[in-house]
Amino acid sequence: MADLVLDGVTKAFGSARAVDGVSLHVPAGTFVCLLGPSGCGKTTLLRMIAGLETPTAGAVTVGGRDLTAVPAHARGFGMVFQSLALFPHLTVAENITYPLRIRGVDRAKTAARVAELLDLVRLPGFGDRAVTRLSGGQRQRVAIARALAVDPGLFLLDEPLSALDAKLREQMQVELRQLQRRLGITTIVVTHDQREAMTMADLVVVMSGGRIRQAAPPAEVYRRPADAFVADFIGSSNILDARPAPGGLAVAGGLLPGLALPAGATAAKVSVRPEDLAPVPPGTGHLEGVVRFVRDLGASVETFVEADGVTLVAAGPGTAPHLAIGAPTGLAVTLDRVVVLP
Ligand SMILES: Nc1ncnc2c1ncn2[C@@H]1O[C@H](COP(=O)(O)OP(=O)(O)OP(=O)(O)O)[C@@H](O)[C@H]1O
Repeated sequence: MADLVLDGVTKAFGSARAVDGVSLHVPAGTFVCLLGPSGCGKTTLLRMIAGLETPTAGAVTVGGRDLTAVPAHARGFGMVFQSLALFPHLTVAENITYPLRIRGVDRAKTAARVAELLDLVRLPGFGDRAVTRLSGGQRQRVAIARALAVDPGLFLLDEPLSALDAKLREQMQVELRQLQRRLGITTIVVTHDQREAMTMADLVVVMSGGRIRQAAPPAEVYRRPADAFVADFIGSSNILDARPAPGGLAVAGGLLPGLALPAGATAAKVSVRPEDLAPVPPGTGHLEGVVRFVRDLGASVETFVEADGVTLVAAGPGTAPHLAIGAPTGLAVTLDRVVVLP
């Protein structure tokens, strides 16, 4: 297996650039999630990796071999689409063996491979079932088995789980990740769901406007977002205007002591995660405000605090007794988790 390298990959449709100069190095065996809002270019980028779309500029290289001009069917990649594209008139086994049959693999080998693939996706004994008689999750697994049938060099999936209900979807995220770990296959999944990306990926690639905003492991995009877009898109965040003040940075509600702007900057924004803000008695925290709303979500309690006209969200387990609506409150900030955004 080999590294995937994207070098300045661009796709223009007329004058609009769906993908704009994307460069990325994906080490072999990595699970990548392309993440971003609708229209950011993720599907177009995946299709260029697959060979279903020709780049306007740039190159797609796998293992040092430039595949930019190689058609999709000759790349040897496995693909799963949102629609799954299973053949409804065929059985599970016939669907899975389809790519093997068009490659001329003989029947005995094919039968052995089907059994292996059905075990892999946890559908043993389902070979003779009509695909129309499967649940959504089972159909998903058949599409995955079919894509893996040819031992693909890359495993590419476009919103593969979006048709599933929330619970099944979370279960399939874990399954897909475990399957990928076992096979060690380089995998690229398009999703617009940040939780899904955080669950599965080694490398989260956050895109907007056809460009990569940040490509990093999940914990890093969460803890050290590259910019306000990423901070806001991954999880939720309080993005505050900050200016230098004696001893730290002045923000709505008070002072963040010990923090400073990047060299040369006169103002910046800071990102503070809700879980890094804790309501404390007035006068005992870093910031001061007034409680506007409290919601108990079961696993956590969110407190909306207005400070200097800005609403800050604090989240944590339990609720403090002083948190009546309209009451003044302090907010303690976990300072070493605050990110000063460029
Ligand atoms: N064949 C095409 N012709 C013209 N414009 C296109 C074509 N395919 C995509 N686009 C445009 O390119 C941009 C990126 O589309 P793309 O489908 O890659 O986004 P996406 O991030 O996958 O969005 P979504 O999550 O909604 O699928 C969009 O503005 C889209 O309208």
